[in-house]
Amino acid sequence: MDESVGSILKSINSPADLRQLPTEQLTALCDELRQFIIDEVSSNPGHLGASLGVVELTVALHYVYNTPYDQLIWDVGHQAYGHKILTGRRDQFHTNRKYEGISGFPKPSESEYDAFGVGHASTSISAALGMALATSIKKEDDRKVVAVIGDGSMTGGMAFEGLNNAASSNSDVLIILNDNNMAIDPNVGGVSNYLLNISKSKPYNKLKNEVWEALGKLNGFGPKARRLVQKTEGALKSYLLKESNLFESLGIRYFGPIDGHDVEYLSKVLRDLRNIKGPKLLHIITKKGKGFKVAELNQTVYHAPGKFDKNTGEIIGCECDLNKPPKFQNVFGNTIVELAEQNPKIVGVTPAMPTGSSLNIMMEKMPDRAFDVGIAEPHAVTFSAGMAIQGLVPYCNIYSTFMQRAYDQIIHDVAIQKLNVIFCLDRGGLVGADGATHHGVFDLAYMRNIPNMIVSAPMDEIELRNLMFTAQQDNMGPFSIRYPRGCGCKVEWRQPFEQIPIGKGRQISEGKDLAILTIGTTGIHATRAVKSLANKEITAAHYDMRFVKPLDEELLHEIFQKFDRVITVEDGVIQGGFGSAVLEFMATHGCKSKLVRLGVPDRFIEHGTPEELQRDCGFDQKGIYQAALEILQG
Ligand SMILES: Cc1ncc(C[n+]2csc(CCOP(=O)(O)OP(=O)(O)O)c2C)c(N)n1
Ligand SMILES: CC(=O)[C@@H](O)[C@H](O)COP(=O)(O)O
Ligand SMILES: [Mg+2]
Repeated sequence: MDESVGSILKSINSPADLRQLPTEQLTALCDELRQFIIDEVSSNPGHLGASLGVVELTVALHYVYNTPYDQLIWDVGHQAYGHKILTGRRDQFHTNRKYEGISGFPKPSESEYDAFGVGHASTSISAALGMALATSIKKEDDRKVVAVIGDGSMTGGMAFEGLNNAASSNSDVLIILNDNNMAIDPNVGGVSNYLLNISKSKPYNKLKNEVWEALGKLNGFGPKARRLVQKTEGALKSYLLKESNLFESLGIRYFGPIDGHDVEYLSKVLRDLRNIKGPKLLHIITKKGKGFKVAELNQTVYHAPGKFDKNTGEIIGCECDLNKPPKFQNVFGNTIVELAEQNPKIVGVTPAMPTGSSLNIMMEKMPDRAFDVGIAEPHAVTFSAGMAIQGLVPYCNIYSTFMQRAYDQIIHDVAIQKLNVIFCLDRGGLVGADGATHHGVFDLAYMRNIPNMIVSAPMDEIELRNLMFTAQQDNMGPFSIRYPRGCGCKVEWRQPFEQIPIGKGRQISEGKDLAILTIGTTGIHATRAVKSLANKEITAAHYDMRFVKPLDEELLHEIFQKFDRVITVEDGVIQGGFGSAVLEFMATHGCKSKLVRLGVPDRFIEHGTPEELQRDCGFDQKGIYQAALEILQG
């Protein structure tokens, strides 16, 4: 542990230690915790801004609530670094997101303080409600459940499903809305504007504190006084807010907004709220990146800045080197603009990932044709379907893992109607440090079994551009193009577009001993493995199949007539994926060759670098080489 760790923080090995502190020391602890997070994340990349924004909230929650008996659920969980550091993981925090280190998100298997596994947004209210009702069924006296959800995550439909149910329950769940007016990019939509209105509403805020103080004192009296408090409060809020409070109207008691960086006041309010019955929401106002100037000034970049100078904040190692292959996302972002300039029917859609997907390039150049719909993947798909049925050509860009949330919409709203929606699944495959909740390893399997769906994966940046170009044709129906996080291999990627024949693969290299069939960027590993095999006088034919659906059956017939040993490779689950599709082909056509399928095995893959994880799964260059040697011996 870095010797520069503050003396108070050094004394805290669990929240029980924290709860021994006098209230006057809480601010100093927050300063030490904030500096520790900055120091650690500066050299071990992770999510910075969100964690800095909830330092005071984290300290206050563990100070007031009897954790781990009382349970905290952190929505998304990218803001939980302070939580992890205060709950006994300070000395392991340098392993955060590293191979076999602690996870970057709360994980029950990692700590009893991590009450619920998270990573995808908008789940915390539903989980907290379930847990709160379970405690009352189990008659666990005085056990409290708290959900912390950001304003961005509150734009997710699932959050409203949870609110709706919580409002009609008599559970004591506390929902803390951490409002910093940011998602990764600035937050969008009516919810965001509504929250801004509350936090800026002068009349409401002017009177609120005094009235609350007065009414709060009544709270200590019997149920009649409590009802009076609730009625008066609700009426006051509705009148002063000139519109009914969204949460109060649902039946959830609303408190706030209050300053989310005043740790002593927060602790007082949390202590008051802890004993108020029924579902309630505390609205706090925070700043993403709080306490680190550069992070406050550029909140999107410092959401996850990579390595940076802990003193100046300067980011270390700019990736925009023109002599290096580009990020796939930037190939997408630039290519959709090129295509949209030629085809006025093209529009772009992202659920709250403009920067992560690079759709922000189109949003800047064509603001009326590119849409950030908030953290709302199901809506993003059906919104795209609505535009497609009117004759537009939407490129709906959703990370593979987040697309899982919209599976029914893909089937029900797009595929059945055979609409021209082009699904650009970024982060396809093992993503690395974000781990099991974020690996995009299921999309080849989950897209392949949908009728009318074309399922493709480019081997490199040029192929990505050509698939995007090909997909826009009229009457194409739903088209899925998946590509990985990070960079490809082609520095010279801006080539003229070429139409790709649907369902056609291509031969990359000749060979006679065995055939290696790849999909997507595993083709790059195979190319290198073929070269290593050649050093052993083994010649492997390599085919880039390009499409999982429709499969290139003509090419497969040729391959299975020519080779009695075949390997398939995919950066995705083996069960139901590309290799399974080839196996089905073999069964249907009575192919007798020996087939080995390389890919992600039937278990969740933890965090690490993509290289470490691909190695563990056995489909990196070495894994392919090894499998080839083994299949030839068999
Ligand atoms: C379903 C889903 N979609 C997208 C994301 C990517 N994502 C991670 S954090 C984030 C923004 C969250 O905003 P907010 O809840 O306000 O938290 P803040 O970062 O502001 O603290 C997004 C979009 C995700 N984790 N889950
Ligand atoms: C926490 C979260 O879900 C996002 O911040 C995600 O980690 C972004 O992933 P990329 O870094 O691949 O854009
Ligand atoms: Mg936010």
